[in-house]
Amino acid sequence: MSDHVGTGPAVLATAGLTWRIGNATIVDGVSLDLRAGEFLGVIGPNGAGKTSLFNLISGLRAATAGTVELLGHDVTRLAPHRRARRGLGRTFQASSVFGSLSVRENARLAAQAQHGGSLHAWRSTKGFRAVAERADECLAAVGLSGRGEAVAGTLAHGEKRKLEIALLLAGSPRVMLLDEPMAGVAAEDVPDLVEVIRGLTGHIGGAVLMVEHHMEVILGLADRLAVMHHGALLACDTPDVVMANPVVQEAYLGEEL
Ligand SMILES: Nc1ncnc2c1ncn2[C@@H]1O[C@H](COP(=O)(O)OP(=O)(O)OP(=O)(O)O)[C@@H](O)[C@H]1O
Repeated sequence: MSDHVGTGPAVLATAGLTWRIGNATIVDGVSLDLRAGEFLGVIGPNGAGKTSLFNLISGLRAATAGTVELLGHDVTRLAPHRRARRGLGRTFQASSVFGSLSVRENARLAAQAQHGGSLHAWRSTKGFRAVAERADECLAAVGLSGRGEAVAGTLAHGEKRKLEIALLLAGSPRVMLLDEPMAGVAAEDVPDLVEVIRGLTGHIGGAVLMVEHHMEVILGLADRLAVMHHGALLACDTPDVVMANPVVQEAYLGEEL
């Protein structure tokens, strides 16, 4: 865990977060607390409730019980777009990139959306320049500065993921939720993407939560690991402590670990 982690107020806190459908409890009383600079890996077997937890945090699903606090404000009843405006950024497994537009055009649209979402920003030279600069900054943050002219639909998975992250950065999030960013990415492109993701907590001055099945990747990135099992939080601690926990091993990690 890096030195600055664990100090300051929570940027994201969930308390007793629960989602029930009929008789099934999909997310079961999850309480988490994240500070600026912290990277939380969320792991657990298929169907453990990881994506559902992200849905509750981002507001895509309404919690049956419990609360979500973002930067000290209770956002439990807010719609997803209002949480986004308050600093929550989330990538989806389905890409949000416009495939027929260039990388730079995609970034400019995302930056423009932060200027009220209309074409207003483009009408003044100053507004246009601010949008263009913001777009370039976001592309630089993910190492895509040299790829601005590329048609987004032609990017390899690894670059597409970087672009998705750049588009999120345009919204100046303080908390980012990444759902399986390595899915579909070619093995040789994984290290590069990992380095981009590693830089995110510092870049946003906030916290990153990442669901990932690729254990080597998550162990290399996470300050803490949250292990979900049957919707509940089985453990949440440093990777070393979690990996040594016999309850976790029995429930999820298997004997080979
Ligand atoms: N809308 C829904 N209605 C009913 N059951 C649902 C719904 N959404 C998810 N579930 C169930 O909730 C459980 C948790 O699903 P979720 O997708 O959150 O798990 P996960 O840990 O993200 O799994 P994976 O690793 O496979 O992505 C699963 O059993 C799933 O079938």
